[in-house]
Order: sequence, then C-alpha cells, then structure tokens
Amino acid sequence: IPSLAESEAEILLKFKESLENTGALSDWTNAKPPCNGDQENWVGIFCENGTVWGIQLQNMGLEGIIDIDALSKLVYLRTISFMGNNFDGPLPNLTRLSALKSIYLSNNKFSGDIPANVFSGMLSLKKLHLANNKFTGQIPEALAAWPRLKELMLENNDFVGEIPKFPQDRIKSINVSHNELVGEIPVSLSKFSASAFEGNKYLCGAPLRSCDAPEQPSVGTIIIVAIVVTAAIAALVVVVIILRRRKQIPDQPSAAGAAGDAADLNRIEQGQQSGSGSSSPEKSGHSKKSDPNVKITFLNEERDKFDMSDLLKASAEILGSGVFGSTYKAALNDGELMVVKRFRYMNNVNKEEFHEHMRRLGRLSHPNVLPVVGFYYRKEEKLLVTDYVEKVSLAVQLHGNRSKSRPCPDWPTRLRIVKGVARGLLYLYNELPSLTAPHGHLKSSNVLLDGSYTPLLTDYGLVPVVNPEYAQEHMISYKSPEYKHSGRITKKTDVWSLGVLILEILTGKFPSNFLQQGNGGDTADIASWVESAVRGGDSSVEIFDADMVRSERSEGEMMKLLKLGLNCCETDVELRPDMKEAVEKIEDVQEEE
Ligand SMILES: Nc1ncnc2c1ncn2[C@@H]1O[C@H](COP(=O)(O)OP(=O)(O)OP(=O)(O)O)[C@@H](O)[C@H]1O
Repeated sequence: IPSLAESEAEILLKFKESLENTGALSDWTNAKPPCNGDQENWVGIFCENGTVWGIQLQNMGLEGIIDIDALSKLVYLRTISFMGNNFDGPLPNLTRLSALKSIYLSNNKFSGDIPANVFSGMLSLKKLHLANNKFTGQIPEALAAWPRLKELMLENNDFVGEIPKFPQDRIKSINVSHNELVGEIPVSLSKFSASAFEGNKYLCGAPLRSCDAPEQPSVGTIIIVAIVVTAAIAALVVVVIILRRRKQIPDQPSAAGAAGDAADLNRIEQGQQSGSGSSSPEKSGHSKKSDPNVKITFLNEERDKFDMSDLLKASAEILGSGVFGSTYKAALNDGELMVVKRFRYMNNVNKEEFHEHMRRLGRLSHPNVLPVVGFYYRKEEKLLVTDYVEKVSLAVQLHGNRSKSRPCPDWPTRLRIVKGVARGLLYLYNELPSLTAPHGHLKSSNVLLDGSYTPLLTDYGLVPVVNPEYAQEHMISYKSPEYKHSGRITKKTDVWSLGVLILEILTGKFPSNFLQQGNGGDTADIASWVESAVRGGDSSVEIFDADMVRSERSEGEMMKLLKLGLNCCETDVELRPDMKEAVEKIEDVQEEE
C-alpha cells in the first residue's frame, strides 16, 4: 500500500525528530519506505504486508522524547521496544497506544510514579517490561484487571506498596525483585520462583519465607531444626510404644529400631548443641568429622579445606525453594560462598548405598558439571553442599531481571551455553552408564552460569536415591512424553529435557508456562508451540527471543539449532537422536554461516 507506506515514513521521521543521539537511525530517510511488503528497509522496524507492526530500537544510546502522538498514528503498531537506552523522566503517556500488545522500556532511566490510569483502555496488552529503571510509587492496581496481561517485568526499580492481586493463572511470567515492595505475595503468584520476588526486604509468603518465619537461619540452625523435629517425632513414637507395651500389646517389629533411633537422635542433638564443630580429616576416607554424630562427609580431598564449624556458623540466606526443599547460600569466614541444599524424600536406598552413590557423584569432574563437595546424611533428610555459582541460574539469566551485570545473553553466548550443557550431559552419560537418566532433572534452574557464562549442571544423578513416588511426581524426567505414555523413562529421556532446554534458550519462553491442560486434556508444551510456529511460517522475530542480540548471518544456524531442539523433543522416542548423536549435531552448529 504505497500511500500508507509513505505516510508511515513521514510519521516515523516525525517521531525521530524528538529523539537525540540518532546516529543508529541513519537509514531512516526518505530514500526508501520503511517497509516493502514484509521486508524491512529501516533499522528497528518490523513490517507485515507493507505496514509497520513493530519498532525495536534497543541499545542505541537514544535519549530525548518518545513522541507518543506520532506513534499513535501508526495504526498497525502492536509492539514497541526502546530497551537499553537513556530515556529519562516520567513514563510517557501510553494511553493513546491502546492497541499495543507489548511494551518494552526496561534498562532506561525512567523515574517517578506511574499514574494509575496510564494503561487504561490497553485491553490487548500482553507484555509490559519496565525493569531496571527508577520508577517509584505503587505498581498500578489496574494492571491486575487487564485480561490479557501475561508478562510483567518490573524488577530493579523503587516500587513500593503491595503487589496487585492478579487473578489465578493470568500471569505466566513475572519479576518484581529488587524493589521496596511489602506485604504478602498474592497466592496466585506463589508458583513462581523466589528469584522473581527476592530483594524486597519486607515481602513475604510463598515462594519466599512465610510471613512469620525468621529471615536468615544459620546452616547449623537448619541442621538443628531438622534434627529436633525428627527427634520430637521419634520421641513421640517411643512414648506411643511404651504406652502400648503397658497395655500389653505385643511388640511391633519397628519398636527396637525406633527406640534406638530416638536415643541416637537425642545423642546427636546433645552432641550438636555442645559440639565445637572443630574438624580433623579421617585418614581412611574422604570424610571429615567434627563430632561423632553431626558430620558433613566431604567427597573430594582437594576441596576438603573449610572447617565444618565455619559452615555451621555461616548465616544462610535462602536462594529459593525447589521441589525437594530449600536451597541456602552460606558465606564462610574467608568469604568463600557455599550452597547447601536440603533434600527430603530421599530414602530410596539405605545409608551405605547412599554414601556409595554420593561417592560416585563426588568422583565426577568436568568443566560443565558442578561437583558435589560434601553431604550430610540423616535418614529423614539430606543436605548436599556445593560451591555457589556467581551468575546464578540460566533460568534467572533468561527470564529474570536485566542489569549491566546481568545483561540479556546474546546468540553466541546462548550457543556456548547449549554446547556446554550438551558436553556436561554426555560426560554424565559416559560416567554413570548404569543410570537410565543420568541427569534426570535437567531444567534451566539446574543449569548454573559462572562469571564467564560457562554452564554448570547441578541436581544430576539423583533419580536412584529419590523416593520413586516423589520422583515420578516432581522430577523433570517423569514429565517426558514417554513417561506419560508408557510409564517408563529411557536412555533418551534426558535428550528430551535437553530439547526443551534448547527451545527455552532460543525462544526465551519458560517451558512450564505451557504446561496447562488444553481442552481435550492434551498437555500443551513448548515443543508443540515452536513446531506450529515453524510450520505456520511465523517470522523468526516471533519465534526467537526478541531480546536476543544476533547478526543476520546467524539466523540460519539459530534455525538449525531450533530444529535440532524439536528433534530432541520428538514424542516418539525412536525418532529422537540418542545423547551422543544429539551432542555431535549441537557441536556442528556455528555462530554464523
Ligand atoms: N550452587 C548454586 N549456586 C547459585 N545458585 C544456585 C545454586 N544451586 C541452586 N541455585 C539456585 O537457587 C534457587 C533454588 O534452587 P533449588 O534447586 O532449590 O530449586 P529449583 O532448581 O528451582 O528446583 P528443583 O528443586 O526442582 O531443582 C534456584 O534459582 C537455583 O538456580
């Protein structure tokens, strides 16, 4: 439509006039219209049928005024992104852009309160990204009423007050971390990970600490609480047994064991409370003891360098709560950061077998596998100790708050992450051949990234020790199509998890957001979504993460990896590559053609 295209050029040039530092927009001139059909002639413009449907001017050093009046004349405009520029002052009055589906204004210098009515009438709004600015005041309550709002990214601002009460299942992705929010997290948001809410000192409720729980226990307290609770239960069992004996009910087979347990637990409790926590390495093995009862077993002599009393005393900050329990970060005296993860529901094997399995895990050594440094064993609960990994998880990196120290990973970084994950997995396959799913719980929160974005796998090799019913309900392998169809996991189940992870990395979409029951009882998943988008000929802009910086010459390789991800997700296990083949194909993908 030439006349419309011309007028769009005029509108956009008018829009450019109020911007400053527009060096990056040098091809915005009258020499060519912004769109020819679906072809974009101007940088940062997305076209469809000769009209502009999107403007994405990211990381261009732009400042000045965003001319909403001009933008409101672009009748087909549905998405705007001005992320990563230097815009400041109050949020522009977006009310006139009522057809917008996505607004990305993160990583600027906007400030001030957001007027309550600024989004009024924006009934199509699906995604609102205002992270890493200096907004103040309340999060507008009206956002909770927008029928289509799915993604809300408000992290790293100075928002105050309570989080609006979003209806159940409306929001698919949220981050309000590092603000000044207070009060209880609405129940409708409690399913999101703690990282979406952390950094708000007075915010509480699931997935953060309960509103009346203390904030930072020490690691020692965590252990003591676990022991005391267990001891109390055991003592209760003993009392019941004694009472039953008095009534001359014949002994139950478990009585002696339970009484022994209780005595043992009481000893441990006393030992723990009076124990100095000083340590001396045990000559015959790699274990280190502080007293006869409470001991963390160290799995690697070279790492056997910190004193257990350091760890017990260290104040532990909760990092989040997963399906097995909470994970804590603890700083030792010398500043070294450790992570202690509590595991419940881990009684599938007896103590000796558990120790043996941990020793197997402790022997692993690969640049993409986070070693288990040590563990603490109680029948009812285990603690696993690992190093703290600086950039936290891939999940946080992909879906969490963005800042200078945590920028959105670009395509080369994402490809390196996929390759590292693949190498780590292949290593686990080679070293743990007896396990059906050597990882078993692969997902983006279990891929940690170090300072140079090297991925490190964690929570691997646990399927054999987790109680089967619990594993079936909660571990990633048991969400696979083959488990749903045949009740079995196979050697290709981790390949499926790898496929899902690849799709998540490329699309920037969180797989669990797709796990809702469809009408026919079918479970929608990220692979079906990607597959139908590819089949339907959706543009790469719509499929790949819009925030992922890449060059034009990388699109072909990105598509190659996407298709490989889909292949790994094949419902029919026969059609999936095995781990070795999958990794070989991943190694073939290049940054650019
Ligand atoms: N060693 C570590 N260093 C830094 N962050 C970690 C470390 N281990 C776990 N985390 C982070 O702590 C948070 C809580 O982890 P946790 O393992 O308890 O839950 P999860 O990974 O979300 O779920 P699951 O229990 O199913 O693995 C996650 O964001 C995770 O990425």
